Amino acid sequence: MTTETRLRIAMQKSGRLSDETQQLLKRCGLKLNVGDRRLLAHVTNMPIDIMRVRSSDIPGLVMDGVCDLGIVGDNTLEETALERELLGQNSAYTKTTGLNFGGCRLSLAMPEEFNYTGLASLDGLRFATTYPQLMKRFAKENGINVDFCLLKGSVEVAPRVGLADGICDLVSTGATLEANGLKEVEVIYRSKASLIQGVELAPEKQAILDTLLPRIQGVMKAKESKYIMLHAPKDKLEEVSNLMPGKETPTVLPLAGRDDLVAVHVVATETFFWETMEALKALGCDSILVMPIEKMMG
Ligand SMILES: Nc1ncnc2c1ncn2[C@@H]1O[C@H](COP(=O)(O)OP(=O)(O)OP(=O)(O)O)[C@@H](O)[C@H]1O
Ligand SMILES: O=P(O)(O)OC[C@H]1O[C@H](OP(=O)(O)OP(=O)(O)O)[C@H](O)[C@@H]1O
Ligand SMILES: [Mg+2]
Repeated sequence: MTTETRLRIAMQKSGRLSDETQQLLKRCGLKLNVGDRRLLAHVTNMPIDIMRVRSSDIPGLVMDGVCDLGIVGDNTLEETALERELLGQNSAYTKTTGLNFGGCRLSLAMPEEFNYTGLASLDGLRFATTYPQLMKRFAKENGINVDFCLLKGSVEVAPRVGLADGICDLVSTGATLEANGLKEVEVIYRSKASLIQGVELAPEKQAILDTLLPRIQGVMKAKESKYIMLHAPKDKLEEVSNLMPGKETPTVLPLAGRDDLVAVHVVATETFFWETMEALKALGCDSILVMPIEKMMG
């Protein structure tokens, strides 16, 4: 009996990355049911299994070859790689592709009343963090001496209870810092989610990835693009084209029964602002539609 080769992908079970990861896989055409307590979900229409774990376990599972691929934040990835290097464990991986979600930054933050005059004013202080390796690397590169204490969550509470002078934690909107009387003083690392793999995949597994990767890239491209349709005065076509975001050439189509108007269609790869729509309207354009794109290839 031959056993089928299946690609095993690790994703976060629940948290900041799980919804978008699940959506991405779904949009790539993977049929899976992860809405239950099943931690190893079978994809029914492709030779892929999804392993649902804590995000902090994902880099290690990929580096140890337990999973072939993983979707994880760059912050967790680099922190784990540095830690494993220090412990003499295998820390090799390849970043297959960056993904367009999970954007956040790792920052140093101090109580609002702290007199911050530059990095030197942090010398000798103690920071609470979930990311000691990234923090140590930053301190070393910038010639400051800092101490740290490890907290896996609720890091922002540390200064108020006397556990640390400041914190080094993830920030996106800044609301958590503000709610806890802290101010961001230095960004030390910018992060996004990434798809990672062990250094080399067996040829059968590489073949499955070769099908999956263009789909992932297609989903990302579609998410960032919009399909724009409008009616434009024929004599304003050049000005209208110049206002269109992105580098695609517009498709110009005749409109039944109208000699003065044409339909213009374009895929916009940049944000289409209200201001652009207003400028198009001012040129005499009408019926301006901006629509999401579900899939893209080529
Ligand atoms: N506020 C945020 N905004 C955007 N992305 C974030 C934010 N906080 C975390 N992230 C990203 O999402 C990842 C997962 O964060 P989340 O808080 O869900 O899990 P965790 O508690 O760090 O880890 P685990 O899954 O191991 O319990 C982080 O590593 C980071 O890349
Ligand atoms: O800048 P903001 O938008 O306020 O986001 C920042 C917060 O988000 C993350 O925590 P999370 O809410 O994921 O809680 P956790 O500690 O349980 O992971 C991070 O550790 C910050 O506390
Ligand atoms: Mg978190």
